[in-house]
Amino acid sequence: MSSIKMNIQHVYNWLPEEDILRQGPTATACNQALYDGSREGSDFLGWVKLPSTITEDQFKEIEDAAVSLRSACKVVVVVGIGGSYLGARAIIDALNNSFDWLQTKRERPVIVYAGNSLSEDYLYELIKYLEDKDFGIINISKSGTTTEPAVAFRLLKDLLEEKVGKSEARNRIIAITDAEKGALRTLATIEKYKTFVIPDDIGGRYSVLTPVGLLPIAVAGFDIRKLVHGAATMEKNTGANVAFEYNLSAIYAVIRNELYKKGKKIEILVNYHPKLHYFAEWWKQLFGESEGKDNKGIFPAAVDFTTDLHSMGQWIQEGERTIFETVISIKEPNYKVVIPHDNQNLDGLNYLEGKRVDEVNKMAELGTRIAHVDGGVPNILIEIPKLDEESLGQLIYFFEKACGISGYLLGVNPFNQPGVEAYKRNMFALLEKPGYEEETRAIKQKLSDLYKG
Ligand SMILES: O=P(O)(O)OC[C@H]1O[C@H](O)[C@H](O)[C@@H](O)[C@@H]1O
Repeated sequence: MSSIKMNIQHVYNWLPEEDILRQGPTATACNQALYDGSREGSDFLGWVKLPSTITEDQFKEIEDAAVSLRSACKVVVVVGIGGSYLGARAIIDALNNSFDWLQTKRERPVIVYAGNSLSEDYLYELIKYLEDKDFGIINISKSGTTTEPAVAFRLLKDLLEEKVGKSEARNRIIAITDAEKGALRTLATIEKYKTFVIPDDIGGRYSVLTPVGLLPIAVAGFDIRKLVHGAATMEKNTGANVAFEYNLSAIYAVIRNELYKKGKKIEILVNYHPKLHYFAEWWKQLFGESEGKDNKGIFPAAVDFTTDLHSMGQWIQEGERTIFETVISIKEPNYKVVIPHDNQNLDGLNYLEGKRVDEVNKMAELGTRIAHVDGGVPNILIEIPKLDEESLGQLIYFFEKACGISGYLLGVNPFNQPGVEAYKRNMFALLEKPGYEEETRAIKQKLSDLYKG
């Protein structure tokens, strides 16, 4: 099986190789801390050895649940937000047909998502769409108390029970949550839903290889064993015992931290296949929540090329020089499309006749890389052999491990997200949630001071 590759030659103008190598021992110590739990966040290291420790029974239980949901449903709604949805969506979108929801002869349900916003129109339109569909729900929340998925689930549960009755609804709802805590656990126990547990020691953004990601991915019809196998390969290749020069995650972690120290405050994750859009969304949460704290951290951004070359390309080429790019390149597309001859050649494209579209895409990729490097943007290239389960599994673990090491190199706890609570507190205070009386009084005072006069 081929492995992902990383080309870092286009960072050397900013960061000489010896500067990278000098950080090797520090990065290896950070990696070691992920195994011995000697640094902050040691309660959340369950993801480190997860790929190599998933058992046959665990695979089987997920696959069986997927088969039964698939057989009962034409549509499955994945309810969740942040780490409880982005991993599944990243992999399903990357592997699915780009027009999946338009396919009529289907063997697999359409997957749709809910609980990832508070948009009333979205929920209205979803409910209308589902009214005449055989649908089921995978409800995912680690804490079991997050507002967005809870609101969506309440509505969808009502709809499903109204359509098929309480007893059949029970067969079509699966809950993935904490083993004991939270409102979703209580609800699942009372309603007797099939459940899967999110381990205590795995945070949401590191949970894609638990049932959180694996169940929706299996329901969508993809091979979770290959996905986990890819991740396990990367687990082995990035172990604390692997020398720094060969440890891609450690090298990537060092490069981004050293570039950050040199004023490169924004990292742009680039893809040349729009199917990877949600992979970038997953990556943004992984790095954004892990590193953005203590007034520090690279801002993780993402673009889809060549699409965004026609919108953001100008900024990247000539805007403030505080950015670097990490490109995910797919070596071999899954299908072949050749550019045809045209007798009139009015579009002037006959010079491309007989070439695959991917050859044009690859030249756009190479041309852009050279232009951006010339324009002062360091470039890291990550190449995956194909867009398949194995490669995506490698990529997931590559970034997870890099993120853990990178957070420790930066000197933050990469496994908490205390800042996310600030908006929730204000929202609860404004909504006058019981228990928030003091906060309600304070925020009302603040608002009246702000808008006085
Ligand atoms: O799975 P849940 O507990 O519902 O959390 C879902 C998401 O929301 C939170 O506010 C956190 O910022 C995320 O890290 C988390 O992934």
